[in-house]
Amino acid sequence: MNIANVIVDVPASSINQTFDYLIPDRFQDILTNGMRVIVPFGPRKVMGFVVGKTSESNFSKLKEIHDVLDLTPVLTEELLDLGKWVANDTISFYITALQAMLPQVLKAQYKKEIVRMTAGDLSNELESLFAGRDVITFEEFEASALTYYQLQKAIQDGDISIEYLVKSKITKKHLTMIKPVSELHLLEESLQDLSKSAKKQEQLLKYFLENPEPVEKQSLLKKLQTTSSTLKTLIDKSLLVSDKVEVYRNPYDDDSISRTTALELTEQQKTALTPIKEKVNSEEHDVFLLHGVTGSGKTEVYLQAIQDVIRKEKEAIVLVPEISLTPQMVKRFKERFGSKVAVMHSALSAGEKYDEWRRIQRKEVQVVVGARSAIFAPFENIGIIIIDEEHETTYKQDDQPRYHARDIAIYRGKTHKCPVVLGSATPTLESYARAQKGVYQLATLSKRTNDKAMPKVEVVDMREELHAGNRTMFSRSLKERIEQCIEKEEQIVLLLNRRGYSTFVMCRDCGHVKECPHCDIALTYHKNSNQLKCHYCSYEELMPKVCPECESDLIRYFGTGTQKVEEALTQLIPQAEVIRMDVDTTRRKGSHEKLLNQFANKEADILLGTQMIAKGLDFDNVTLVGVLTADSMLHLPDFRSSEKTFQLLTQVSGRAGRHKLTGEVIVQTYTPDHYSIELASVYNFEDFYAKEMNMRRTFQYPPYVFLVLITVSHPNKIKVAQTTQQIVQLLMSNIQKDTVVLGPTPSPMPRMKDRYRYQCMIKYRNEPQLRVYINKILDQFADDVRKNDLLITVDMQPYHLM
Ligand SMILES: Nc1ncnc2c1ncn2[C@@H]1O[C@H](COP(=O)(O)OP(=O)(O)OP(=O)(O)O)[C@@H](O)[C@H]1O
Ligand SMILES: [Zn+2]
Ligand SMILES: [Zn+2]
Repeated sequence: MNIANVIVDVPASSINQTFDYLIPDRFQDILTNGMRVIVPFGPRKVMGFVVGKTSESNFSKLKEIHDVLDLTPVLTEELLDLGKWVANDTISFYITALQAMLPQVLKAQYKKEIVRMTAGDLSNELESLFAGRDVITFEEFEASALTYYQLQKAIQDGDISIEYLVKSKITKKHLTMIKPVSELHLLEESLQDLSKSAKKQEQLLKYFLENPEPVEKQSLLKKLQTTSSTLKTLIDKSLLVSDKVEVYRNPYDDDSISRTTALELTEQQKTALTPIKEKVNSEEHDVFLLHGVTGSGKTEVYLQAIQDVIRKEKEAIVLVPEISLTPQMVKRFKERFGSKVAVMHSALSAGEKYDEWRRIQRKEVQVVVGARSAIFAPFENIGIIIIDEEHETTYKQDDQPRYHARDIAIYRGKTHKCPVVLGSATPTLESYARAQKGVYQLATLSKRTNDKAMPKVEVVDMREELHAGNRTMFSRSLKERIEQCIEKEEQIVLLLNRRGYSTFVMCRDCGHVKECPHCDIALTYHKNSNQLKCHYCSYEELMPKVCPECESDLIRYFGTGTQKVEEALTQLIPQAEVIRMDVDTTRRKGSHEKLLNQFANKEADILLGTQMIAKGLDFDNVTLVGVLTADSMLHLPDFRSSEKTFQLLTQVSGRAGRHKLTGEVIVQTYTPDHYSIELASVYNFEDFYAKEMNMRRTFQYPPYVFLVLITVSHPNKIKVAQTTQQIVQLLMSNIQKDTVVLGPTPSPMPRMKDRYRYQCMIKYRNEPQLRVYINKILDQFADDVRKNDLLITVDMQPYHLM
């Protein structure tokens, strides 16, 4: 087995082909599947992953592996297999799928150093290589006569350690710990031996007689006001021991977190938890959809299911959407499971992410709470996978590999024979339909744990406000309620429901929105051409001068920023203290958490923000939730716009009255009778589901069909249009009768960074060979892609239809 199959980091090369390399003798003993290697590729040296070993190759004159980057594999066999599946399922490069599973640090530029961990105990060869130093470069080792095997052994014995320096930033931290020799009476005896002049040494030894625990060197020196050389004398006399230990940057201060224990469950929680626990204990795979209204105690169900998993010495993955949910969720998991919890999300620094990942890899934790990519946590004995707020679109990755974390969860759940729990107050239609069919097990929590009714929702018709002469963006009712709240020192959450790039056109008099006659999708306004276009089927018409329904000339396109709202708000209600939370105010690391803490500490009356404030937050003093423009999401050029509106309204309403105080919600809208607004205001998920499923059936959208979005981009508009047309034709000649190809049509974002963008969409029910056709088509354009700057992206089951 002296040949390695390597997947190289050259995504442009033929899709999932491995390359064969000779394994030099010095790597024979250590090279394992899942390790990263450096290999020659053409004139360059590139990184790659070893995915197999063989003794024969179809190629002669193989090149040798140049270097091995890991001493233990960074990817398990399971993850290597999973990567293959992801690549195939999402039509991505295998290498890209593998890299998606690793923290950034392991993909970046690196430099290695060897660090000495103990004072004695090195082999003679190593001793002479270090020559009295603490750190040597990896190149020095390679130039020496030492073998990799010797190196690895020394690492395993804890004598040395390898540090990866990333762009000259150290990713690991070592602390020197000082501890007494094990027999303390020896210390006592040696106190008498010390010469009178050795006062400082005596002080040190006395300290350890009282505090025998290891202590970090610098803090010890500081505490005792003594010097390194005094310490060294005692170490040289073998009375004290100095050890280097690797410490992790801990983004959360575990010591300051108070611990909680399991709560007495409500009857509904018990009923939901029991079958999940059964699967955990019988080690069987199943998927549960936990449909629980906001504040119904879903998190407590997760926590207690995980308790069982930990008891069985297995591991748990908990996914939470980026990032707003993270601080409060993480806190609840840390409070329950303490240092057994690792956290992975985008607000951590690269070094912190790497540290958390290492804790998982070394099995030092049993629970990971993280965003989408945490689904690839290198656990090997998973007992449960939980996806909280399963309806969130952040679980779908927008770049290659365009995977959905739910699909990965279910795939890994099958491999590990463990249950997968999808939780939400507003499940996706896809998941709920599967639960209806019995593919998933449905568990329902219909009541809040405090037994309080859901907050009452008042829907305000903004057309009437306009007719009554109120031209501001705050209805009279909302203004009044905000003022009352501030008076009572209660708090308010205000949601400006604004999303995205496109604008829809609406009549401010009658609320009429122009939709595509063929697609049931709001038309998008294009300023340059003064046209309205459908981004599904390319229907277009001129922007009307008056409303086609009521002939009012107040027909306008929509879109307002949070900053503008904040200004208007403080003008209208000058006494209001406002915290604004949007992409601008939360860009800096930790700012998100800081703003939420300020609000929790009642430093402001109003939390004003975009979508990011709608979910998961749990503040006891919030009694009023206001939604400024419930419509803006309703008219996105997206077949999910009604679903998203329903979800958002339900989620944000759930922020009010979660504890002792009773809550209230005011929803402002120009279309008060739209079913998603009407049904969200009475918390009627079942009717919404039925109604929306009907629409989906009529217009043939998921879950009735599957979608594929193919987007083509290039600086030349004609080339883009032609290529997309060719793709459509190629698809048409291959597909089944009931499969539909829509387009070519300009993308909702028709031009981006000087590139024109066209798209086509496939709607299919059963198309077993579809991936094969698509790959063939991609192959046909491969030359054009490589040489002529053409870009073709394929998104299977797309979420963002841009
Ligand atoms: N069995 C219980 N007894 C008492 N309190 C509980 C119980 N279960 C949960 N709670 C409390 O009820 C509140 C709401 O629970 P939790 O946040 O878990 O609900 P949720 O369903 O996850 O809500 P959301 O979907 O709105 O985030 C929390 O403060 C939680 O501590
Ligand atoms: Zn009108
Ligand atoms: Zn259309």
